[in-house]
Amino acid sequence: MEETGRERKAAGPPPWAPTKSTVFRSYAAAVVGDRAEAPSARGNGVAARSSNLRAVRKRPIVARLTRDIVQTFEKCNPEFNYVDSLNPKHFLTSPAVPVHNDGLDNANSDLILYVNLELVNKKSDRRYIVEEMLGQGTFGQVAKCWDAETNSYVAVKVIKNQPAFYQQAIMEVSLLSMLNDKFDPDDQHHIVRMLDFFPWKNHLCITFEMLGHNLYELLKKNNLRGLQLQFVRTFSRQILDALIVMKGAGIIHCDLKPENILITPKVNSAAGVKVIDFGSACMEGKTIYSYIQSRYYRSPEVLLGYPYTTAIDMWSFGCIVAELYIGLPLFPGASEYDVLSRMIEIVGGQPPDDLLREAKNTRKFFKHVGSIYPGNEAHDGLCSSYRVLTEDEVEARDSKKPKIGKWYFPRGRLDRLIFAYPWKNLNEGNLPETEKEDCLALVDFLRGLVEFDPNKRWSPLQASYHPFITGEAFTGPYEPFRETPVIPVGRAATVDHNPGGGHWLAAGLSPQVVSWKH
Ligand SMILES: Nc1ncnc2c1ncn2[C@@H]1O[C@H](COP(=O)(O)OP(=O)(O)OP(=O)(O)O)[C@@H](O)[C@H]1O
Repeated sequence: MEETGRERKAAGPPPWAPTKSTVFRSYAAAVVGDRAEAPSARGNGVAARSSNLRAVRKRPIVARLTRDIVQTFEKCNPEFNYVDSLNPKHFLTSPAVPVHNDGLDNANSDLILYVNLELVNKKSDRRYIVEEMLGQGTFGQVAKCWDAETNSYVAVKVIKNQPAFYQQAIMEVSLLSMLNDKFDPDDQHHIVRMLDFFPWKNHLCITFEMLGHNLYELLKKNNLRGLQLQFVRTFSRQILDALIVMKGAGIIHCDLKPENILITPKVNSAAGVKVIDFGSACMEGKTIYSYIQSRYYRSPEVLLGYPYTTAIDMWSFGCIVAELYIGLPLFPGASEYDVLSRMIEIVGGQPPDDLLREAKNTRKFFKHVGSIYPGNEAHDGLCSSYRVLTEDEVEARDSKKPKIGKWYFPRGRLDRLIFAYPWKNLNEGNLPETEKEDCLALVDFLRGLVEFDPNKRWSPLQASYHPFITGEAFTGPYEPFRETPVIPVGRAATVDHNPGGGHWLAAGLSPQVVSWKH
């Protein structure tokens, strides 16, 4: 399947498959920041009366000068008649042209958000006052809101007003409440906390704790030059912790990427991250969609159309760790063919023959060349019956050239890439001993993550004992312990019958109800 270009965006089943608004530009543009990033609009200072409290807290002078201003105007001019709804609105949603839902939604079925709009959980009467846009994504919009009850900021995800998005968001609510409540009740495992969810004007709203920048934004701030190894290690350790819990719960995230890992506010000046966006997640063994994961972070088995497990998140995790270190995506392919070709060139080898024999899309990328193909050193150095198609062969078959992106770092294998970083010291002889050991450990760590064979790819628990993570001296290639398969504890409560332990039923939502009438 040739894509229209959702490089860094999760693939998803219709109807959240690529749309015009999510069509991406070239990777070069992506690298310099021209990605489908949500506009970050700030409030324009038009303080409605309902937000006086916040104004006093944040802008004391403005608040004092405008205090009782309506009454003052009324005294000056008896004809003056203040009407709240006539206030100029500072729109955050783009486009802000009313089309659907009695003029509340735009043409994309997004609720038109503006500064000081109130989102209300009618059951609890809890109010969230919209302040600025944090992100506009496939499923809807995420706004920074003021929670008047707790006097704190929260992030509210306002899901698009369409049945399929609603259904998938219900899954996000269900899986995340299961993770939060059953698997991480004390908030120790680097998974975002969901605080509330409720219907508002035919939109499902999900409230999360307010977090900071995402890791892609952090890399951009650092001019895409990568992070210091100590941060790569700390963040990797924390993401692994989240992945261990997710695997224990039998949950596949399906869209792990730097944009979905957010920095937490500093506790005791320690850097921390949390995994967000369970909007594409599913239960292991209950996978429905084949078009998942963002292209740069898409695992070989998903590309090839092979049954997938939590191991796909470990592939994405490997891509993220490498990107944190080198500052650039490891496999920034302009098409699926390009991604696979880069995998083969950078990792070395190719997916094992038994996977290729059974995968649905093998013929899109490989040619069957018989039982022995001399010189085709494939997986584990064995000869393969499959050879990857050349660009010319793909062009001859599809009558168009496959899209091939630019290389932003020297071509070569993973070890060369890591050792050559920042591509000045072109051999490991130039590196000081300690750095050399760190790099060796990192390369060995990545080797177990970007492993073509999902059965051999390390599990999060296995990876968590690697010296790169533990900080122990690296003495040679890591051999993970044999992991005995465990039946995830959370499996008993299947998503079909009672996802999330019935939380949403309490909130008046159900998987069958796809819209609300107020
Ligand atoms: N808890 C949060 N705190 C701060 N910012 C957040 C939070 N949750 C989400 N965001 C911001 O909103 C963006 C979109 O959020 P999210 O990924 O959950 O939505 P989405 O519709 O699934 O997006 P996408 O289509 O990109 O996957 C994030 O990249 C992040 O910048």
